[in-house]
Amino acid sequence: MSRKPIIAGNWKMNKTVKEAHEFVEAVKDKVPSADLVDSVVAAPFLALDRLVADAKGSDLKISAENVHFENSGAFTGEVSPVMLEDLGVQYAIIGHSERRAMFAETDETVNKKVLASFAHHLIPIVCVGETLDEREGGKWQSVVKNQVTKAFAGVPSDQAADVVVAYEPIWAIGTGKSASSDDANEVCAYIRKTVADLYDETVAAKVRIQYGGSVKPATIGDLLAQSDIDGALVGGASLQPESFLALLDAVKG
Ligand SMILES: O=C(CO)COP(=O)(O)O
Repeated sequence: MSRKPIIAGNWKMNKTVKEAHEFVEAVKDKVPSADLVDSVVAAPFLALDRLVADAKGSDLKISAENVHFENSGAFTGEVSPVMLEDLGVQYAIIGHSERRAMFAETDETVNKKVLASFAHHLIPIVCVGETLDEREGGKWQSVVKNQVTKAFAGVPSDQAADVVVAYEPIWAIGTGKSASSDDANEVCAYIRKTVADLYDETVAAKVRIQYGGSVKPATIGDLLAQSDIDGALVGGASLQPESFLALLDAVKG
């Protein structure tokens, strides 16, 4: 089964609304056809309204970098899935390792956010990945399996097939130290097997799995050539229009 690649830029806490707008204006008519690849930028909440309007009619899709699991209420500083759906946002990154490490995100809140996203027509991009200690201690399988299993809890199989999983080994994020294509593929294949065990081979064959961690235009080709890597979640190299477009060019081959 062939899966459509998905390349997503994760801008993290970068760009003013003006800078974000200028980026989208610069790339929106240059991204490849959405028949070929899903091209996504995940931007800070403040820019989302503007970017959805900017990208309208183009093949570029807009993602949030986080979402709360409740629809409304006394959650100071949070943004709900209802609000994102209302803007026309299409994706939400959930459980990024920076949120797990710095903002008390847990496997339980990740799961709630996945369920809440589907309830509001947002496609979740669920981040998983091990620390350097866990990798060196030979624990990556159990860590990743646990994160995936908990993230998918209660997700029906038709929705499970639409989940995007991003494998981001924590030691490779922003460090310039990318996992080798073979190592990344081994983990992505293991994630797919975990999904097959939770559901079945059909769902597992549909789930798209990205690699993230120091992906650059020069390295993305080797990653995408692997059997179980269906795209990339990219931080630093997604911040400049030329570099973002060069990442997408790799899909065209
Ligand atoms: O965390 C990442 C994407 O979500 C990866 O960031 P870098 O590409 O900057 O290593």
